[in-house]
Amino acid sequence: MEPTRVPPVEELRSAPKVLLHDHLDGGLRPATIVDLAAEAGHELPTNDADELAVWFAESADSGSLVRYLETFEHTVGVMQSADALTRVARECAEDLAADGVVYAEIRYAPELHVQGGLTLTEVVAAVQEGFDQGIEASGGRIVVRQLLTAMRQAAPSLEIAELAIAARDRGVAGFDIAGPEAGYPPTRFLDAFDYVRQENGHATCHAGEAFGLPSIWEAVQWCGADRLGHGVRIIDDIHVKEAAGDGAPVRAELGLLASYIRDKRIPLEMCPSSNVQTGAAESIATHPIGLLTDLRFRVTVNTDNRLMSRTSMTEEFRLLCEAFGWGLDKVEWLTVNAMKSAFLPYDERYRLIMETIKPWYAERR
Ligand SMILES: O=c1[nH]cnc2c1ncn2[C@H]1C[C@H](O)[C@@H](CO)O1
Ligand SMILES: [Zn+2]
Repeated sequence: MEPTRVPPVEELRSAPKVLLHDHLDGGLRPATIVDLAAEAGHELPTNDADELAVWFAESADSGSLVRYLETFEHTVGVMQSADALTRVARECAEDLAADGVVYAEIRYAPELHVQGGLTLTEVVAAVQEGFDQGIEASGGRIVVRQLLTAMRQAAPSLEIAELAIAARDRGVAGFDIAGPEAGYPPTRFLDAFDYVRQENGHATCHAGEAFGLPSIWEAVQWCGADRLGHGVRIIDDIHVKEAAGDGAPVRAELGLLASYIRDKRIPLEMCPSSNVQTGAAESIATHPIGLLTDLRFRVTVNTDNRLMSRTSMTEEFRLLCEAFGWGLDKVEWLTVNAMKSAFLPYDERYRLIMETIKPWYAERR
């Protein structure tokens, strides 16, 4: 068998990619933070954009989700006006389009952006204005939707779920919970997940990142989450019997929860670089995404926080292709997986797969 060709980075950049898990407040341009902080009178660790980029990456490289989350003080702190939110959202859409992303769901917690007097509804509108501008500036090469996140350690999760449903015609595709996972199990937010589902809405849930199987089980079996944010710890329910080798597939025994998730094709929003920073995985080369892909779970590749991880979709795929010897065929599989898992109506997902994604990869085969 010929060895797989690891795609050059420029090819990975031009490849159509789909991003389901990316935080608006985790993807600001460092220079924009410096500008916005000066306008808002927010004190930063440094006012030099290059030094600030290093500060975020090094501080987030903590081995702990809780300490990783502390760095958001300096992004959320400068996103408290409509103009700031619009600018950040516009640049987000532009940066993703330039990276070859054709569809993105961008999440953030509206409740964190009301310190300057905006209402929750005004926050959502300001972000949407920025996405609309960014999409236009990118010549319509990208489709973007919002996901509204409720913070686990705060109270108003039902209010955020109601906001997500109320704004479904104004660019919002779904609901999520984020923040520290240990001590805040998904069932604390059951009323919010129930509400979203009863309104025929969509929800994802950060689970299986800093806490293990019970969190994933609650997210899926109690809260009915359509997708899992990270979900890496599902690995705890999988026992490898024989590693893959010489063309033979991996042999593994799946527990009941892992089987359920694979059988039901529940998408895993995997974020390799972020997991290495928070200690959820030891390295890219040993990241469970390799095994889960071999076992054909519905795996997707994501950035989580481009600023804190100094990454992009191109970079995540470059790291994975190098670590696992993956070629464009795997990039296509993971991209189609993601597009199938999007919170977009079926006909729109189908069109993006058939008209934008598949033709590009077919041309290079
Ligand atoms: O990976 C994560 N796990 C849990 N919470 C996270 C992660 N990345 C970002 N957040 C938090 C910090 C942000 O302020 C919030 C909303 O985007 O979500
Ligand atoms: Zn996340």
